[in-house]
Amino acid sequence: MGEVDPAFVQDPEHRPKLWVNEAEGIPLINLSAIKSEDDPEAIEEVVREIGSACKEWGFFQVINHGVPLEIHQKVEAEARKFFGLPLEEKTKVRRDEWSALGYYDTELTKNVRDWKQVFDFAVDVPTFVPASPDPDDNNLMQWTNQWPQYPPQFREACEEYSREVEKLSLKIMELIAQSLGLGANRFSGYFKEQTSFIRLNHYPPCPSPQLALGMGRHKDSGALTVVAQDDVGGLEVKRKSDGEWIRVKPIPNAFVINVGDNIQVWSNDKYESVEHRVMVNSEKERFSIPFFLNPAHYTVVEPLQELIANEQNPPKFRPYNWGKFITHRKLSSSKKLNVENIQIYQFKIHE
Ligand SMILES: O=C(O)CCC(=O)C(=O)O
Ligand SMILES: [Fe+2]
Repeated sequence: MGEVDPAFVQDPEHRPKLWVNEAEGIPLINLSAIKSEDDPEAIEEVVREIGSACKEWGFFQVINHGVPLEIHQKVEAEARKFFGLPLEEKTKVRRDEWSALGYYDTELTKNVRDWKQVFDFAVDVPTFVPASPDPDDNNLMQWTNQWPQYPPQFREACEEYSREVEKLSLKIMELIAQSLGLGANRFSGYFKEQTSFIRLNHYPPCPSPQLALGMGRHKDSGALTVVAQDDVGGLEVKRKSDGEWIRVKPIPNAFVINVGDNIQVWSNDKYESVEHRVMVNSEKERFSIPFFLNPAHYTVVEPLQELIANEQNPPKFRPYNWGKFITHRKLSSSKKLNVENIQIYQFKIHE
């Protein structure tokens, strides 16, 4: 067994088990009913399934989702080419102090380095975010995409994929709204000037998969995440019922969907954002592509009025500003901090 740099080594209680049961139970939802829109009963059934998946798991997979397979295959092929380039080529589009997006291979999750390389790009151009996490600083800055010259089709494949998955993610938000008893478009306004971004993840083979993780345990901080994973496997979810780490089985042409922190707050804890992590292995590289659906930077995230209107369900969170939250997070994923990074429980109202 090889060795890895101590920066990648997880504390013993967070190291993965190399042999785990593959999940039986993470719901698999067939979305074919939403295409035709002429069968209200079938749509209602999908809404019910999504509601119970969000409540019981915070995770589910979808098939017959309407994203053309070729578009997904093309972006994956371009990602493989990009990560296969020499480091000096990739670092031409490296994320740095001025640009939060691009290529990056030194990300930290909870202060431990992840065994991965990423390429991030914003879905909307321009995307505005606060210039700093300081609540008194009203300056904004723009996230700019840094496109590499090679491979030549990379940008086009990324942009095409982004448009398709954006549609799917907004559709799923509609179904989630309905599952909460709200109008389908209840959340739509938050995403008009979205801060959504897409990440291409490359997890190279790792000599010590029992010590390191491709990505350490975390919750996604935005609204919703739509992940395409290849057939290697490694994504693990902390099961709500017993806290066990459960593997998310790769299913061809399916997307893995998970609830982010924003939905947890909007739904006043009805749908929780669940911890997950990524295992690596010593033989195979793995690719995944999460789409992080995030609201506009000025969104004040708080429990929805309609859901807290009665005395049995008082608000469980204080309002917070999304843009400040995300700029705070971005800083902590590149620097080692002595304090824990920002989390939604810091806005929790204790009864
Ligand atoms: O690689 C994966 O399957 C998921 C990655 C992930 O959880 C993330 O990037 O937030
Ligand atoms: Fe994640």
